[in-house]
Amino acid sequence: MSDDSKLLPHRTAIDNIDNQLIDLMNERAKHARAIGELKGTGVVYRPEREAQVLRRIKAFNTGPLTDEAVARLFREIMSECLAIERPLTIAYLGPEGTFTQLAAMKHFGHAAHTVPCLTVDDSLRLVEARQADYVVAPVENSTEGSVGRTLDLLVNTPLRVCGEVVLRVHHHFLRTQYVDFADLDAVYAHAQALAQCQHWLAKNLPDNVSRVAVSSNAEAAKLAAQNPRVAAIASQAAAEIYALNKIAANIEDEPNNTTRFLVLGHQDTTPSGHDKTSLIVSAPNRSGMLHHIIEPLMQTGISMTKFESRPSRTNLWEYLFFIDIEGHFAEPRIQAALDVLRERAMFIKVLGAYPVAVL
Ligand SMILES: C=C(O[C@@H]1C=C(C(=O)O)C=C[C@H]1O)C(=O)O
Repeated sequence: MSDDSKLLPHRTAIDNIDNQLIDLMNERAKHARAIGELKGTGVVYRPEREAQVLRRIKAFNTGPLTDEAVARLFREIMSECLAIERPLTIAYLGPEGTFTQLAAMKHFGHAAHTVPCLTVDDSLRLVEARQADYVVAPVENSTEGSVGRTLDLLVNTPLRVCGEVVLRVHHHFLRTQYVDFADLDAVYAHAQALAQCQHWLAKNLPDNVSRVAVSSNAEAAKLAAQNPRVAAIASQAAAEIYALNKIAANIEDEPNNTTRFLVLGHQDTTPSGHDKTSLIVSAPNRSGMLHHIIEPLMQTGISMTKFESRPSRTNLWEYLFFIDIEGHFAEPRIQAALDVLRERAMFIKVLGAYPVAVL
């Protein structure tokens, strides 16, 4: 028996299974369409249900495919099921190839339409003006901390947070030519990426090469593609889109460099069973104030997953606390804690509750 003829029975089995998979996926799509019709003009995308589907599938999986692999596959199946009704439009900080676009596709799947915007401000505005359905915005990085501009925008936006995306971020050193530092004038990147790679840059970059912060890493890649004397720090996706050579790979200082993004839209999300609530609390910068604010959360045993303070841009010596807690604001224990907090704080804004990232 030749090697190829030994493969034949397996290939025949795979062809049969693929046919069944197509029939079953279409059967699934018909149910999703029926649900879409029942929703009528209401919101079709339901983040809590999608998170439950992905969690159930991971728990059901017995391998050999990994739980992450089946979740990724079902992420795409759900994305296509939703798109036969109407593909979602997602605003993001462009141009094409930014980590924000990768985060948008990780969260919504590839059937969603992603719309590049010049700034994070513009991406929120597009959804506020109902010209896009959702926006994905970077909020914090494991190496560099919070993205200040996004936090500032959260204070005033009427949009509701309805999801989070966690993305491992690998940076690459890219150029048009396949030489490292000869004839190099500058390296362009987003300020966060320059900071996330500062040790690598200090060790490898000649002193005469300037570091220039631009609006995004993909913008840096776009500029480097037009100028052989410029290098960029950007993603694999940007390297491919702008046809740049990878001079050095994975140059981030922290091997676990991860960015967290928020998803915002016009809807509130119902509890999924494993949720977070994000809020902003404002208080004067007085001694004991921090304890006063945190106490109602601690007393009810609510865990905080983020606590970040930022000076208020409007009132001197007033601080804004950006707090993420475990649980959904609809739960009675969280409502009780928020009621106490409302009495103590000058201002409190619940940004939304959403499923903890599954992918
Ligand atoms: C089918 C539904 O609509 C959408 C599609 C889903 C799916 O394909 O499983 C899940 C949630 C919604 O985003 C639903 O709400 O159940």
